[in-house]
Amino acid sequence: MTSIDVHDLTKEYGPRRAVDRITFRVLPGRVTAFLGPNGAGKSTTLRLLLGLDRPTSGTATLAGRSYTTLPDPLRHVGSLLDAQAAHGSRTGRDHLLALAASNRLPFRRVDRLLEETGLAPAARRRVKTYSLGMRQRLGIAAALLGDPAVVLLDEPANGLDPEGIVWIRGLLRRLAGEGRTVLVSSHLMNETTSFADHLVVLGRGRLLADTPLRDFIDARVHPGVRIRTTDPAALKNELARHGHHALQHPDGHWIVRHTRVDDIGPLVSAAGVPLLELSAEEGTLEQAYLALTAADAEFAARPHQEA
Ligand SMILES: Nc1ncnc2c1ncn2[C@@H]1O[C@H](COP(=O)(O)OP(=O)(O)OP(=O)(O)O)[C@@H](O)[C@H]1O
Repeated sequence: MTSIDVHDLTKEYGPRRAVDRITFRVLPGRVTAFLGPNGAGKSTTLRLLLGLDRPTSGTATLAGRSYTTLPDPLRHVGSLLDAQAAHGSRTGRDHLLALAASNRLPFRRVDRLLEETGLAPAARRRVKTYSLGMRQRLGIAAALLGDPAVVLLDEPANGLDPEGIVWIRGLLRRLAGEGRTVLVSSHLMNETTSFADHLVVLGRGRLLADTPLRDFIDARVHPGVRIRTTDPAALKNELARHGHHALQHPDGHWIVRHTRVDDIGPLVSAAGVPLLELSAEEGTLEQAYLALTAADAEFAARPHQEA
């Protein structure tokens, strides 16, 4: 089984502990999002996994082996860490051809990946003329060149246009559907909700969560019911009679926490409260993530203080 295993992993840079005794496993067949505030240790962990840096202690293995001991590593592990890494004076196609040649991969994969990443029309242009989004697509093409079972991508949606964002979402889902092990770091919470099955969250180098996406949200944000009415007094009275408390949102709607539409709907309609809207308010990943990481953010913005 091609899992990613991180065990008791620590990386120190001088006195700074970038990664602090973390242990987690990334399983095949699902997309695992790798989250955490700036400086949490995500890129360091990915670099340790890819043998680009040495751990101070602990292990980071892919399919039970360290990256540097894999024969033909691109056939096993595809990664995108830095979209700027490609040689600017080469064409996109030549960049991929050079990678294919040095890793003994079939050249036919190059044109296939250029098509798949939408780069075929720009394949013969020099990389230095590429936009950030195009470089990102080239980096993803390079990551998938060896048809790897394990895919590690650091912020793959960075610089992509709206069509590109939809594309990467579908790509990640497909890679997981094919049984690959997919680990993707991201700062875009809405996006992450659309592709991730599972989350691994770091904060200041420590493991804060390793859990299915849905469980992560449900454990931190209580769902509720959102209501708009033309008669707030009648709404509040009726809810209070049944032990519910409605809170008014600044934009005028009301929120009743810890309950469901199926419970509130019959109450308010039986009482004849005029309704403009009655809908479920699910917790979002962003709310849950901010609740977890607020205390851990190394660079959290301080609230503005009036002089
Ligand atoms: N080569 C290095 N030398 C010294 N310190 C480093 C080095 N690389 C990373 N660090 C430090 O290690 C910590 C973790 O950094 P890392 O880049 O892994 O975080 P990250 O979670 O990827 O952040 P971001 O979301 O901003 O990319 C930070 O405090 C960073 O300054």
